[in-house]
Amino acid sequence: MDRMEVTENFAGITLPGHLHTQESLHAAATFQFRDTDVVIVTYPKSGTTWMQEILTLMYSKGDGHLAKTVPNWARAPWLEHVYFKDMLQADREPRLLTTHLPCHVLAPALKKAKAKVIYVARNPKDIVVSFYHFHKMAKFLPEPSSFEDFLMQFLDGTVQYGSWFDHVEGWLSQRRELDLFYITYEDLHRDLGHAIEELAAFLGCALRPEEVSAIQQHSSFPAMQENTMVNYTLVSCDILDHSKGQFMRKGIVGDWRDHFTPLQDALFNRVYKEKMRHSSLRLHWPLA
Ligand SMILES: Nc1ncnc2c1ncn2[C@@H]1O[C@H](COP(=O)(O)OS(=O)(=O)O)[C@@H](OP(=O)(O)O)[C@H]1O
Repeated sequence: MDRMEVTENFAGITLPGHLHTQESLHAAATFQFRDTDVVIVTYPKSGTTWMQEILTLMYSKGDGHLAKTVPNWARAPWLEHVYFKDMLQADREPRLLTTHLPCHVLAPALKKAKAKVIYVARNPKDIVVSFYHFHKMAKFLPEPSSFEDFLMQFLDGTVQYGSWFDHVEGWLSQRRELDLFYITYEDLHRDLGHAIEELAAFLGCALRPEEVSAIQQHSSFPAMQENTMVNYTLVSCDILDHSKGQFMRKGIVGDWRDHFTPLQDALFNRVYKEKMRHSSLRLHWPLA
């Protein structure tokens, strides 16, 4: 089957029409959060699935049963997707929810409750690489012509889901207004055990050392790559063409070094410096 070309324009960004409708997006923007909700917020390819897995395991105290029997999209459904409407009203508490939407869309609804927000950021150079490879396999995204073209679109903010710069800045600008915990993909890589302990403290979820170890083990890249409930191999080939790549692709920090030319790197650094000149973002990655 060819590419699904339909897109939805919403709040200044373009989103894949296969996953979103105006109705589903409006429902997300006006969602009634509960005080007990935990919302994972990411720009695509920042470590969303990893955080879904870690939080699932945290609330099961390291027991892998739920993570190995229920798909991630049912355990932590996306607020804005058309498919998960029924799952969003799940009775369980806390509800784990996921979103890629920008802050200006969700903050008004979030501020009406005391829901906790976990924002996962990643080095945008590695995001471009991961997103580019994902575009090759995801039939609901435009086929990228070349890495160079894709990189330019990313820097311009004309890729689907909008500008990374606006996403990260928008959410971080609301840090004090929301109950927001900021963590990076690189933090998870550097010391997963410590990251789990920090997340557990933020969520008020007491964990014993052996539970932290079990969470670490079940959410390691090799374990998640094997777990069909999280590696997206359950999704049919007309949506994700598994012959073109794997969702759990490499799972490393710094893969951009194998993709960027020196010129592309210099351009990226220039654009980053300009767009982030007023940013309070704590950098956890060497950009150069
Ligand atoms: N456990 C673990 N360890 C290390 N890396 C991991 C892990 N789980 C997912 N990943 C990597 O995260 C990338 C996918 O990001 P997302 O889950 O945010 O994608 S999505 O937005 O939900 O489509 C994608 O990155 P790349 O490998 O660089 O493409 C995944 O491989």
